[in-house]
Amino acid sequence: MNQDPKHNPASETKPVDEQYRVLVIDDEPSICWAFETLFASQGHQVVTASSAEEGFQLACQTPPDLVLLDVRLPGQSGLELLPKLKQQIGNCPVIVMTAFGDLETAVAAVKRGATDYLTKPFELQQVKQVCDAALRSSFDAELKKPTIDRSQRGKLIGQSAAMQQVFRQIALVAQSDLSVLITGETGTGKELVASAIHLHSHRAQAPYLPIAPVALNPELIESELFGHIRGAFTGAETDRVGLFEMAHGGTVMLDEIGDLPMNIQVKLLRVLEHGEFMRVGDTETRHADVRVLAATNCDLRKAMAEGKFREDLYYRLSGLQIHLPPLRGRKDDLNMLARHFFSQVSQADPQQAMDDDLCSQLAERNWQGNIRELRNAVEHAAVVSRGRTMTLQDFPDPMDETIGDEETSGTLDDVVNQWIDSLLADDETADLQSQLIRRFEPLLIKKVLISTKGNRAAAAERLGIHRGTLREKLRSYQMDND
Ligand SMILES: Nc1ncnc2c1ncn2[C@@H]1O[C@H](COP(=O)(O)OP(=O)(O)OP(=O)(O)O)[C@@H](O)[C@H]1O
Repeated sequence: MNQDPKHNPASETKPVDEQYRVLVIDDEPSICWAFETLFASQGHQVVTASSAEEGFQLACQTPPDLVLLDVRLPGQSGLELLPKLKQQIGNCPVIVMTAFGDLETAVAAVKRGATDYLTKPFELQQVKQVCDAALRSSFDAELKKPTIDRSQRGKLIGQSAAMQQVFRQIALVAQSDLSVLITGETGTGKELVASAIHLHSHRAQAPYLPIAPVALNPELIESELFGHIRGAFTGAETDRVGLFEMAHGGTVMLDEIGDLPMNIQVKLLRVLEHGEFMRVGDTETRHADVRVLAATNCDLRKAMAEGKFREDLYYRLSGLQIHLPPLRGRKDDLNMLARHFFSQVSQADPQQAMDDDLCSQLAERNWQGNIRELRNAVEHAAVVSRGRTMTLQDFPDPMDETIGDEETSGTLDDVVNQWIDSLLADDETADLQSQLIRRFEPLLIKKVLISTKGNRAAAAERLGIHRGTLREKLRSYQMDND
């Protein structure tokens, strides 16, 4: 069974001319009718929705091969829906329709993941061309990928006693509606465990929505989670459905639960205890049929002792706790994981490409960023080694060594110049700009955090970025191990 929630089987297995499932989200019946007629004449199946919310539900129930999404919809707009829809349906192309055709809407749509856009009114012939091109390119994109065993993507791997215990816990808890608290350092697989629980539960056909509240605008977290009604606050021009309503019948996974603001903790407790919530500004109590999974890499007991996390919420959430130990504590898994990640990006024999000596050398490393760091390192080495047996030199330096080793006597210009020269010496190196940022940004963040004695809010202020952005950066640089 594939455990990747973003996996879209429909777009991977169908030849271009076969029957497709097309989802049209538009509140104008005449537009829906026109699409139904057009696609039905080509033998495709069309489902229609008159609102963003209904469209999202349909997309979650059965993944479409193509979505046509109107920008102007009652309630949530098409542009608002787009990122969540893309998260749910992965590579499936989405064509956005707008009556205005202004550049800003088009740019916003493409930024949020639209494959193309159509300006109303449109010629059906033009629609056909755009849709055919979108379907063809998504199919071609799948074909161009190396032939790897994608059935293994998103699969939880592990043979250590600790992972066997995790598998047992997942199996035991999946069928119940119990809340699960998943703990472990960054990159240990908490999100993967949560999606495995959902996929093995009776909710598997309903939406699975992983949310990191810390990445949301703090002013809008409540509205994002629970929705709002028109006029609830400045800018709330229409009613809006929140994530808990969108996930109806399914599972919500709250990542970094330790960062949830106190006022939202109270509301979450009400959902967990009574299955009830209210949209912001509303007086009507709504019912939530949602299973809640939560993950954290911080010590919630400490947060409780400091008065930052509610005790009642902690006990309610941790109906069962699954702890994922750091990779350095389960080196039995390392060979298996490394070869697994290699086989995801290369057709070569993983056993040959990564011999036992190399695996033992890799096991000596600290793997501060855990399995995420290992995956990135193996993918990097697979590219650098270009098919030959890999050596330790093909691997990037360990994260714990690259951060903070810049004590140097040269001027900043000298150091940067040397580094750029080393990159330019390798004709194959691309993405120079992003490599530069990834090389130096962690140093800046580290120094700033030291200067603020670890206070992230103050560090974010000093850096001039939002605290959620800082958290994301720390995570992506695998510096988030407190
Ligand atoms: N046991 C495992 N088998 C295979 N892949 C794994 C395993 N554990 C983690 N991974 C992979 O490692 C990466 C990080 O995993 P994941 O995002 O689930 O970690 P996390 O603990 O949720 O991290 P964070 O706390 O930073 O959000 C992902 O690419 C995931 O697929």
